Amino acid sequence: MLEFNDISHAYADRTALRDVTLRAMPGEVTCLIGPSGCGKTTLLRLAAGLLPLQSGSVVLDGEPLSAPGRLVPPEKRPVGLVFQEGALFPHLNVAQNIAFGLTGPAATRKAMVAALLDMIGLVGFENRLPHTLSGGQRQRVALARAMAPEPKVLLFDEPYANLDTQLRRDLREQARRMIRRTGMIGVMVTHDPEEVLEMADRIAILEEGVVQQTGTPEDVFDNPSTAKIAAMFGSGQSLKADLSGATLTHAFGEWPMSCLHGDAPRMGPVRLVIRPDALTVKQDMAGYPVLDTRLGGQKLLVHVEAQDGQILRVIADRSSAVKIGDHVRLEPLEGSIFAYPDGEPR
Ligand SMILES: Nc1ncnc2c1ncn2[C@@H]1O[C@H](COP(=O)(O)OP(=O)(O)OP(=O)(O)O)[C@@H](O)[C@H]1O
Repeated sequence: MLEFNDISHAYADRTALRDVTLRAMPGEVTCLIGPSGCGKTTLLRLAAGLLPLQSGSVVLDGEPLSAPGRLVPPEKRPVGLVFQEGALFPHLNVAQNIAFGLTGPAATRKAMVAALLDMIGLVGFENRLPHTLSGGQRQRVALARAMAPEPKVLLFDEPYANLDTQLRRDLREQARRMIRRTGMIGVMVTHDPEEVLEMADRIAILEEGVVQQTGTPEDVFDNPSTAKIAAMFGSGQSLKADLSGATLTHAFGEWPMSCLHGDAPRMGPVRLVIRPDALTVKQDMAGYPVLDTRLGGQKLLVHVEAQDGQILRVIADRSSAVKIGDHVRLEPLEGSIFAYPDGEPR
C-alpha cells in the first residue's frame, strides 16, 4: 500500500497541497483528478522523490519513502513513471529503451523485453528508433520501460492526453490489466472525468490542494459531495432553483421535490445539478423551445432554452422525433437530480 499522510506543500508563498491523506492499494489504479493547478502533479512528484517533502510522509508497504529531512532518492525507489511526452531516449532503439533500467543476466533481461514487447503489441519493433514510431507506439514503449524493472508503484501523469480516443482506450485497458495482474500500485493524474471512470478503481478529487472526496467510481458518481463534483462526472449542468414546500421552482418551471437524489437541502435557494439523462422530454406547445438536436448514438441530445436564456441538454429517444423549433416540457426522473445549498460557485 502507498500512503500519503498529512501532506502539505508550498512553493514560495503559494500552498499547493494542504493536509492531503490518501491510500493507494496494490492491483488498483487510484486516479487523482481536479482542475488545473490543484496540486495533482505535486503529489505525484512527491511520491516519485522528485521533490523534497515539507510536511507529512509518503510510506510504501510500511517503509517511509519521504518524510521531512528524509528522502529516498528517485532511482532507489521502486517507482516507475509514465509522462505525457513518453520521454524515450532518442538514440536507443525500442528494445534498448525498454531494457534501460534492467539489471541481471542478459538472458533474463532479453526475456523480460520480449514479454513486454508482446504485452504492448510491438513485437518486431525492437530495432526501431523512437522518432520512427507513432505517438501511440512511443507511449506504449514508455509504459513498457516504466514497467520493466517491475516497480511496486507506477505513476502516470496525464500519459494519454495527446493520443486519439481509441488508442487512449486501448492503452488504459492494457495498463489496468497489467496493474491488476502484477499487483502494482497504479496512481494516475488526469483532469479528464471520462478517463477517471474508465481507469480508476479509486478516485481522489483535489481542489486547491485539498482532498474534496475519495471513493470508488460508483461512490463518486452516485453520491458526489459537492455541486462541482456532481457537474464534473456525467456532464452535469447547473441550475438555480428555489425549494419551498414540496416544490422546486426554476427557469424551466416547477418540479416535485421527489426528483431530488438523497436528502433534500434546506428550504430556500438551492443549486441543482442535472445530468442529461435525468430528464425526459414531452412535446408541449406551452413548453420551452428546442434550440438544437444532436445525434448521440442510439439517443438524441436535445438542447432546450428557458426564457432567461439558460440551456439544458437532455437525452431523448430518437423515436420521440423532437426537432428544432418544437416546444417541450422537461420532466425529471424520480431521485435523479442533485441539489446543494446555493452559494457554492458554479
Ligand atoms: N516549481 C514551482 N514553483 C512555483 N509554483 C509551482 C511550481 N510547481 C507548481 N507550482 C504551483 O503549485 C500549484 C499546483 O501545481 P501542480 O502542478 O501540482 O498542479 P496540477 O493539478 O498538476 O495542474 P495541471 O493539471 O495544470 O498540471 C499551482 O498553483 C502551480 O502554479
